[in-house]
Amino acid sequence: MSDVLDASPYDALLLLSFGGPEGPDDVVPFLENVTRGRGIPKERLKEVGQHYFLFGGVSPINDQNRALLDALRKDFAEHGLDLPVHWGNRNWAPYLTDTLRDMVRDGRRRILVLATSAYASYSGCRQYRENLADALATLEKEGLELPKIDKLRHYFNHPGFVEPMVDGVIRSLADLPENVRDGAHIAFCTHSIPNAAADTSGPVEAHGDGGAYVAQHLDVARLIADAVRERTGVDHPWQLVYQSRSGAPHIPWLEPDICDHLEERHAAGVPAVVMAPIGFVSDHMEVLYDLDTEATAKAAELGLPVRRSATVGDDPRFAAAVRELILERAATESGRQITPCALGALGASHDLCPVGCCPARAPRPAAAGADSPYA
Ligand SMILES: CC1=C(CCC(=O)O)c2cc3nc(cc4[nH]c(cc5[nH]c(cc1n2)c(C)c5CCC(=O)O)c(CCC(=O)O)c4C)C(CCC(=O)O)=C3C
Ligand SMILES: [Fe+2]
Repeated sequence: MSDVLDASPYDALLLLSFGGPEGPDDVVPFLENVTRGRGIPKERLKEVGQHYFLFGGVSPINDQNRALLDALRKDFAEHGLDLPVHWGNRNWAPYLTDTLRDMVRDGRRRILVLATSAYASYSGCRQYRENLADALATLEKEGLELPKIDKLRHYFNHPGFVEPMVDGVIRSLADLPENVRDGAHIAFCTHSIPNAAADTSGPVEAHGDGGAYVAQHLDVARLIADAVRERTGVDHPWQLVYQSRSGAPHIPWLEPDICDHLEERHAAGVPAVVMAPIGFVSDHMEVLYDLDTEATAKAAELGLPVRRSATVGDDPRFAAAVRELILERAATESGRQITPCALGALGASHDLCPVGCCPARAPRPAAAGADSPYA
């Protein structure tokens, strides 16, 4: 038996995620939820709807979050961490507002949030904080006593997030035919976002081209490439590339796109590619469609052998990392000195998003940050 772990002042963990449709009838209302007020062209929406219909109208993301909840509860129980774990989504049931209402009625007063997004960006950070503010505003109108909510720091460079992906890339390399394996190129993939959103991602003073979003992904890519070289003895060339672009064509988004990149690398004589989706926490639709379906078809057309490596999903090392992040934050909130755990060149991310971090196009209230209107 290990010692009993103490997460106080926190009395609950809230897993906050994107949500996804669970059947054909859910697809259109889900897409309406995702794109409300976001200016996505109608054509793009029709196309994305087809991606979901190709898989029976079911996104795997909800089951992946259920598996992560199980992994977290198992890890906490094994380590004597007595902290209830709840789950709410931005775009589909269980909706964040409903979960938060249940939590408050169950007496939760100090809630720590784990978002299923490891990096800084409007979509992956501030938008979730806006969702929390919206949910709190609804509960306030209902006359409920509001809990205090904090959000765990970005965990892109935590070993429990990076190491499972190193294993995944090594497995994918091993799965390639031997005659192309050592020459294989690694394409580290993440969600494209508008250049303007990337440039302003992260704290204001850290802004440079690509902002914290690109810098954090480059740090993870370098960590994985270095670990792969150490373990295989082969120095694989790599590049950070993008996928899942939406928005109007005249607005610049991060490039190159994975499909263009495969074409370009093939033309340059690269014999094989491993696509490593480091931007995502689980193998949800952006991975299943954009990489496993579309990019894999492009590679087949080129005659280029490709493999797609695993995301962390419910890896026990990731669950353990979440426990460590909770205990770190609990210590900090209790006024104890701790050294936060992080790999790479950037160091541990801030606990509290500073004012103006990852700004929205139109400013809205956001909870769990220095500019939160809530306590
Ligand atoms: C950075 C980022 C992440 C990674 C971080 C994180 O995980 O949070 C992410 C994840 C996800 N994105 C997802 C789905 C969608 N994203 C869309 C649209 C957009 N994503 C954006 C960014 C991101 N998205 C952006 C800038 C837009 C444009 C509209 C806007 O400015 O808001 C659209 C609309 C159609 C389209 O245009 O593609 C859909 C359906 C799903 C669920 C998958 C499933 O169902 O399995 C997940 C996990
Ligand atoms: Fe997205």
